[in-house]
Amino acid sequence: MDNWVAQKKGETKLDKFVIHGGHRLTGEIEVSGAKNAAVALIPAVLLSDEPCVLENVPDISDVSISLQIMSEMGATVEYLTKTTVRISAAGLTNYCVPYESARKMRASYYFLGALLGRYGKARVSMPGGCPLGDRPIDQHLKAFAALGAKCNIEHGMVDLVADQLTGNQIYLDVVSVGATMNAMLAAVRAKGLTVIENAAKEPHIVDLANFLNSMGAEIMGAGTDVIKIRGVERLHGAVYSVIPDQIEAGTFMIAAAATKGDVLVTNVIPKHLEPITSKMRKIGVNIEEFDDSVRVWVDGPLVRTNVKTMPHPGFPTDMQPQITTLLTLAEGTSIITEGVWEQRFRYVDELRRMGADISVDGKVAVVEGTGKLTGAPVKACDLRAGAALIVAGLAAHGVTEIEDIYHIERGYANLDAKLRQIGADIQKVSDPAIPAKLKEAL
Ligand SMILES: CC(=O)N[C@H]1[C@@H](OP(=O)(O)OP(=O)(O)OC[C@H]2O[C@@H](n3ccc(=O)[nH]c3=O)[C@H](O)[C@@H]2O)O[C@H](CO)[C@@H](O)[C@@H]1O
Ligand SMILES: C=C(OP(=O)(O)O)C(=O)O
Repeated sequence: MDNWVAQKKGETKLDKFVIHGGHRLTGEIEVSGAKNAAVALIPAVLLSDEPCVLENVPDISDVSISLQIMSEMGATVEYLTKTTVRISAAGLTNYCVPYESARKMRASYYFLGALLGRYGKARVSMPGGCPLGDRPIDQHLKAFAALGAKCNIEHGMVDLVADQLTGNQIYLDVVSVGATMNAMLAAVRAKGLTVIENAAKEPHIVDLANFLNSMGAEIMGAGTDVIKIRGVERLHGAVYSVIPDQIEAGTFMIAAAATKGDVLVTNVIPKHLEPITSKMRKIGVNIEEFDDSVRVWVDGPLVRTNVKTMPHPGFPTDMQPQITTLLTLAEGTSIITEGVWEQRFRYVDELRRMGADISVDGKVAVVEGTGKLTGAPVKACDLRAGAALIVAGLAAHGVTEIEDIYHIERGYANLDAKLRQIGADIQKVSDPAIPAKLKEAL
């Protein structure tokens, strides 16, 4: 068995969530910092040899892995509070991220752009991440090549080298979050002007640009599809707070609606939630927006709607499994079209075990709302699949046991404790079927 799986088995893979469903969620729940921003901001610190302090950093395994990679490269990492971390990349000794680290998460690809920007070279293993179908990195490599880097992939390692990075026009053939952010990381210290066209517009793109600008970079247009970057010679340290997690917030909103509850979701940027909010309102969910919180409640029937996932500002693919789950509880037939990933309906088999009536044909799912789910033993096959099963378990009659929760812990901080605060009956338990000795051996 490979080390990573063994390590995860020792830590969490054998743990599961046990949910006694059917409790109406009420009260306040706080959202943590955004995974998809934090995992880019951490490698971005490499671009300066002065320390940076990141606040509102979520306590999730993707962040621990990113910080572990930073330490392995010679950076010093120190937690000042539970969510504030000081990172200094002054004493960097290494420009290589090996297979064992990179394969644990998708966002390890950001070390390519950051190391290339810092050293003019990088050696990083091909990334891991959620199994959602084909996940190529050709657009990342196209961007690095446009800036003057030579790229070679051998034995699963991506090698980049450039004598001098020089600004250039980069047209992305597909709208890619990762390629947009990687192009920004590599271009901030390149000579001259870089223009990224057909750029992604997600809130985490803007967050990375804001962080880099606070370090002295000159990035304009983040959040639109044309980003301009004027290269600077050096970046300095900064203190910066990660934006709230739009997907964690959306998951809590769906959980509130699925249990016909009344929940105030705090520490959010309501503007970032608009694609989710507007779809949920169509389903019959009441949502009131405040400056940095949203109240979500249901006082009538949930009704069918169609959903198509798209890059921002479209409906986010990372919310697709959760909203599909909500629609199993609504009246009528809904059609869900996945517009980003080839295979993001693998969780449907597990929902069917809970009584959902969903048929899938390629990238389209047809949901017949049955209005009811029943608890069952199920397995999380990826992060948001796991989130969907949590929502289903909270709404279902009876007991749901969710295995493989290490996927969920990649992206949700203290999920069980947070949900208990709003009345959920959810416990994280070690699987008693696995004797302790065997667990140690794994
Ligand atoms: C760590 C992180 O931020 N992960 C998010 C990021 O993933 P990630 O950055 O991997 O997703 P991308 O936006 O790059 O992918 C979007 C689409 O572009 C394609 N593509 C991408 C890159 C490339 O070089 N070539 C190519 O063809 C992909 O196969 C996919 O169909 O954005 C996704 C889309 O919002 C989210 O689901 C992930 O949660
Ligand atoms: C797909 C996701 O993550 P990653 O790209 O890190 O695998 C996600 O956050 O839903």
